[in-house]
Amino acid sequence: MSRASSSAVPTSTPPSQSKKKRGVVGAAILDTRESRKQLLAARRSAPEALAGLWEFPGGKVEPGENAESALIREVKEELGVEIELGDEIRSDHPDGWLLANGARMRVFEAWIVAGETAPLEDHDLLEWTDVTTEALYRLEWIPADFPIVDALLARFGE
Ligand SMILES: Nc1nc2c([nH]c(=O)n2[C@H]2C[C@H](O)[C@@H](COP(=O)(O)OP(=O)(O)OP(=O)(O)O)O2)c(=O)[nH]1
Repeated sequence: MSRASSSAVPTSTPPSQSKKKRGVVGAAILDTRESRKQLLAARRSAPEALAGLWEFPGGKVEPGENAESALIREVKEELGVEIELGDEIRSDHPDGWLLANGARMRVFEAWIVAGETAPLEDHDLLEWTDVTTEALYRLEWIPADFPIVDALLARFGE
């Protein structure tokens, strides 16, 4: 009786699986380091599926960047301001909050240290919003952002 040959073991992961999703970073921009009563929400203008929804300004971490430098760069590009970062708003996963496409987003507290905000890229409206359930839930956030909004309310809300 011949022994069945063992089935072939794949030696490499298919490209679709080996390509690690780029991390996303978002800024919870608060009015000041001391008061933390207001949050700067940004309304997306693109892509079509996300246009009109509110989010934390930010974007994808580029190769060679760390999360913090990527976030400072993204906010400068999108809003035209320099920010300083505070604590991370942590999820229960080290790579951050789960987004709809399976990527994860790390979110940091931030404050503006120079410049005036303007919706330069990716947004058509910026709004300072009270950090209260009533005010934050009035905005239609990207669905994946609601747990982050809740974490902010638990941290800074009334
Ligand atoms: N910036 C940001 N992105 C979010 C949030 N919530 C959420 O699901 N996302 C998703 C939307 C996008 O699929 C992805 C971030 O992509 P992006 O389009 O902002 O990144 P980017 O500026 O680097 O753009 P690009 O390189 O793709 O052109 O994460 C959020 O609060 N802020």
